[in-house]
Amino acid sequence: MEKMLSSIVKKREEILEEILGNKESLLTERIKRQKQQILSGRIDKSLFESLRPEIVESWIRSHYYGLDPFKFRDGPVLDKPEFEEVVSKEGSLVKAADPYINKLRTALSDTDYLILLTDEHGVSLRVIVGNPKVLAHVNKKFYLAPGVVWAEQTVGTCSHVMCRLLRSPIQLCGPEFYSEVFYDAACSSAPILDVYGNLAGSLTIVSPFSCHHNPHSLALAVSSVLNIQNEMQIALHRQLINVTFEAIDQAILIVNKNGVIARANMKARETLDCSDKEIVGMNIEAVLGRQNMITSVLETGEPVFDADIEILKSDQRLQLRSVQPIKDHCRKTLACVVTLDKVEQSRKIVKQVNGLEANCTFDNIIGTSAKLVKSVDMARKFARLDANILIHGESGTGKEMFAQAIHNESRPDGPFVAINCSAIPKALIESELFGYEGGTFTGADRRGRPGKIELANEGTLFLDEIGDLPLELQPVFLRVLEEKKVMRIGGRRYIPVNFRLIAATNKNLLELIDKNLFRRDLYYRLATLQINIPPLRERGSDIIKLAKTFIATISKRQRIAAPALSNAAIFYLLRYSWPGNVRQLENAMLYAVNMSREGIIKPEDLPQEISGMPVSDDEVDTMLRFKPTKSVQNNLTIKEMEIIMIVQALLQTGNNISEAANMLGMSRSTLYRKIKEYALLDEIKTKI
Ligand SMILES: Nc1ncnc2c1ncn2[C@@H]1O[C@H](COP(=O)(O)OP(=O)(O)OP(=O)(O)O)[C@@H](O)[C@H]1O
Repeated sequence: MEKMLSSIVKKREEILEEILGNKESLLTERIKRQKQQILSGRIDKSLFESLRPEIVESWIRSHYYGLDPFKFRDGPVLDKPEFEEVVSKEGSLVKAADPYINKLRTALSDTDYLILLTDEHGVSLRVIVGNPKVLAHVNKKFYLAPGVVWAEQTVGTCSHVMCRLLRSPIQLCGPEFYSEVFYDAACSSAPILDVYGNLAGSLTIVSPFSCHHNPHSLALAVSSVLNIQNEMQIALHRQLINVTFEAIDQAILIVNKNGVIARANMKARETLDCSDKEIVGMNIEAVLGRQNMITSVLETGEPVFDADIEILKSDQRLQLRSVQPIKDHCRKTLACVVTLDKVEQSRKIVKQVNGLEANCTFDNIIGTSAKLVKSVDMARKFARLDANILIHGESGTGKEMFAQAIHNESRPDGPFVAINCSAIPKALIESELFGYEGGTFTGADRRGRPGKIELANEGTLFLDEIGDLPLELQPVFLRVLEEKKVMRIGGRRYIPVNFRLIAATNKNLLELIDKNLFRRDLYYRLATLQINIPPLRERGSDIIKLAKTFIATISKRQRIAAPALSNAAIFYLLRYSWPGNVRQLENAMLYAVNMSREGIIKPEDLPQEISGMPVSDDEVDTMLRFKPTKSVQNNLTIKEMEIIMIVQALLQTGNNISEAANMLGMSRSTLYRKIKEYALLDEIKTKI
């Protein structure tokens, strides 16, 4: 606006110099005459030299509106209710403008100025004079009062109309107005724009043309408008802050430096179950008890985030999450902003922030082999009990999957926090598990951090490879399990915790106990309920089911059609011993999907360790015998699968019926029956 103003002022200065120079009256007369000529249609471009084209255009429009420059007709006037409605609609403009108009009134009280505030449609909202005689003088010629509507259509060219049309400040003098009644006036107007750049109204300073024609009144109008606009912006921001403060889904208290609650948002009132009147003005200690953290932030001005302090209030548990200082421009702390959560809500946030969510349920565990089904049934039963669970299983057998499924069955709303004792350097396990207070370690987060045990509150702590828990930490951890409370490293108070522990191991803990590498007392605490997850090689046909599921998911992820498993590839998958279990099978299928051609996974598409194992003559016979039927080209029928698996189990166990039946998850008599039914006796050259 200042930029615009400088060019306008410059232009005005040139014109005014000419108008008010020696030939002032001559020029005034000339402009009047030119206006007459323009309006009567005798337009000669050369006459325009001292006229601004936008003014000439407005004269012409005024003329077309049927207005007579010599017969002024008062603008329409709103009745009282209409006017009151406009004033209330323009509340923010009037509220922002009033203090500045009043300042102007005082500053200009000894002069003959008139100040006019209009809305965006030209409705006069305020008509202010320093000297009452001015208004009396004005009203002899035309009616000007709050509620009068002045637009180009009703009063013709005048400055506040022009500034609204041009959306820029403008000054008009004497004959530049359309109507003759204004010839003895000079008006400076500036448009008022809202925060979004919309026209909100205008401010005009009217002065007698003869004595106050200088450009300063335009500068005054512009600077007042800038102040009004700032005021409107501040009011809007204040409103935005208020609305956001109230709408925010976290309890917020503003506490002044004396510890008195200055504000509480809706969520805080709801959480603390009190009205605004009941809480505002209270001392924070009376509401939350003594909270050193709040006192210290008010004293030091140092913010505290992720405070995680639990407060027992009536019968509910609150969590003090952060305390942040509000400082003045000299960095003096004036107040602080306290954020609180109810404990379940903070748990939700913990889950979101740390990604502590368990996605697996029992439905995601694939497999129907007897051994796996037994483990799943047991896990389902244990999920209903609240005791610790110990899961045994080789690497990659699905121990974490089981833990997640148990969690989702028993504590679905709580966090699932997993920590692998063998994956974290020994020196860090303690702080990972127990957390630490601010200032404990140099270089660490100076605000302190909660440990995994704390984060698992109301949920499940999954401690994988528990056999690798450092011996010196085992008694501390045992105490946490017994007393259900934890103290952070460097801390001085216990934090109550309520979590279910699921520990997992692929080691034989009893052997570790014998070697003094694991504490017996901890073992008995952990091993209340135990689940064994069978290795993949003992799950028979589950291998193929899992392989097919992985092929489907991998292909979907890669947006390709899922290739089928050839019978020969199935044979190789079944005869492999899978030391890496399900995880290894998953990786093998990723490899195979990418190696396969023409939609079929052949043995050569499998990783070398699987397809490269030598095949005995017996096995070759078996493979050849079970050529697929046309209809099931690359997919085995259940019967064919079963035959392969029986042959496979018998080969693997050296034709030991009991072991093979066990491996297949069927009774000896069923296996005998099936061997007969499928006429397998010759094929496997059995000695039974
Ligand atoms: N029965 C199953 N059905 C479907 N997917 C499974 C099954 N068992 C394991 N998986 C998958 O195999 C992979 C390994 O499982 P998981 O991480 O649970 O095993 P783990 O025994 O905890 O491994 P580790 O001993 O290395 O910690 C995961 O991708 C998991 O989804």
